[in-house]
Amino acid sequence: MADSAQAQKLVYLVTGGCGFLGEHVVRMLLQREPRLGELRVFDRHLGPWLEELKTGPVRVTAIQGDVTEAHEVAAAVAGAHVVIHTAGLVDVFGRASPETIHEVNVQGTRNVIEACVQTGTQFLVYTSSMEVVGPNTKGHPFYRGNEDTLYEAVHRHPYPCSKALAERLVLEANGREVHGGLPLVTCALRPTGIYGEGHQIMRDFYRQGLRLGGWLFRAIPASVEHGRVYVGNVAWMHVLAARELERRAALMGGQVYFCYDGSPYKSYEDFNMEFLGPCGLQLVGARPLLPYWVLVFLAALNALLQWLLRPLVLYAPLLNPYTLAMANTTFTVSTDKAQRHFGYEPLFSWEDSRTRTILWVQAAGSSAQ
Ligand SMILES: NC(=O)c1ccc[n+]([C@@H]2O[C@H](COP(=O)([O-])OP(=O)(O)OC[C@H]3O[C@@H](n4cnc5c(N)ncnc54)[C@H](O)[C@@H]3O)[C@@H](O)[C@H]2O)c1
Ligand SMILES: CC(C)CCC[C@@H](C)[C@H]1CC[C@H]2[C@@H]3[C@H](O)C=C4C[C@@H](O)CC[C@]4(C)[C@H]3CC[C@]12C
Repeated sequence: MADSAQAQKLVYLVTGGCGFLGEHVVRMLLQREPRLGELRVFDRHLGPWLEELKTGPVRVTAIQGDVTEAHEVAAAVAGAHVVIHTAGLVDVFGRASPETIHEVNVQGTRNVIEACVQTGTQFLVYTSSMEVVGPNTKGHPFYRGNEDTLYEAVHRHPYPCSKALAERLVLEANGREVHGGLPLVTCALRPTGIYGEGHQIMRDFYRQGLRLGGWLFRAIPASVEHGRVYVGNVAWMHVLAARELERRAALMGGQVYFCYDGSPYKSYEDFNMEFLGPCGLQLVGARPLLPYWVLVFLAALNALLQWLLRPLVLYAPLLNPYTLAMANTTFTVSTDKAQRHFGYEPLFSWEDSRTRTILWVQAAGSSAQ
């Protein structure tokens, strides 16, 4: 990726390229990265939609593989100029064991870093998460904070623990010498709650509302702000960060960036209603219908049932003590660090993001997508 070789075509690898965010990153690279020569899409489960991309001008290589298998990762990374590592096990519902979450998110990330070092790949963008910071176990609010805001990050849940460890590995790897003698340049992007086309939890809330005759019932006070960011803007931020890592290595290397855009600050439920409302659902209650202690009790009951039933069946409802704490703790970001460091501006306005999401919810809610 030398300056003298501006016209050089680059090989990109996207791990987790068939996931919710990964698919948007893949499509964004194809649309917006002029130097793209080959795009490798690495995932445990390859999506059928990849086939249609193979007919375009850029070579698209689908690689079925597992990030926990070091040799599979090394084979995929070999010869790539840039790696966008977005593969991860996103589980805050107790579907997977803590060991599996650690294996995929931490060991998987270690394998990606080691593959870069061994094969001489110099640029690595990691998809981290807001949860690396919080909300913490004490329920402290993080109100429109930025990357430098002091906050007591205390993790107990396996998912945020794994993301925090993996992010640290990525940042500490910045500057390591890769095969060929050049330094590895890394950065981590921290999305808040991502929404948009492909967001399965949004679709599940929509279907639940339809089952309840068009009603959803407020559980969380409207005053609790929950950070959200549109998937197209998160994808764009990844593409830009990957592109600029070489030119601005000294500034960006080893840095973290929250993902942000013009999405409004609202509670988790009020934000969802921005899309579910136009799809015909109504949120009942200006205040939570149940006292908070009842929710705490129900969440604890769900956790107990999950534990008791585990030998027989997987019981993993949306409500548990961790998800309740997440939804009930203010956590929003306000920053311009990505703009200052690598010229990021959201590609999609709030109006665009909203319209695109509504259209997707309408289509997905009524089909078996
Ligand atoms: N969804 C959000 O709100 C959100 C917010 C912040 C950060 N993130 C992070 O963004 C990334 C993508 O999340 P997402 O919401 O698109 O999740 P997702 O589950 O839709 O996508 C993850 C992808 O990784 C793949 N994957 C999982 N385990 C793998 C393995 N062992 N080997 C290879 N591929 C594997 C999955 O098959 C899937 O395609 C994750 O790293 C997640 O931690 C997501
Ligand atoms: C009405 C509530 C009690 C219902 C519970 C909502 C719960 C399922 C929601 C609330 C907050 C959501 C998380 C949040 O948007 C941010 C992330 C970060 C990311 O790294 C993974 C996804 C996750 C955890 C969202 C999952 C769903 C949550 C917990």
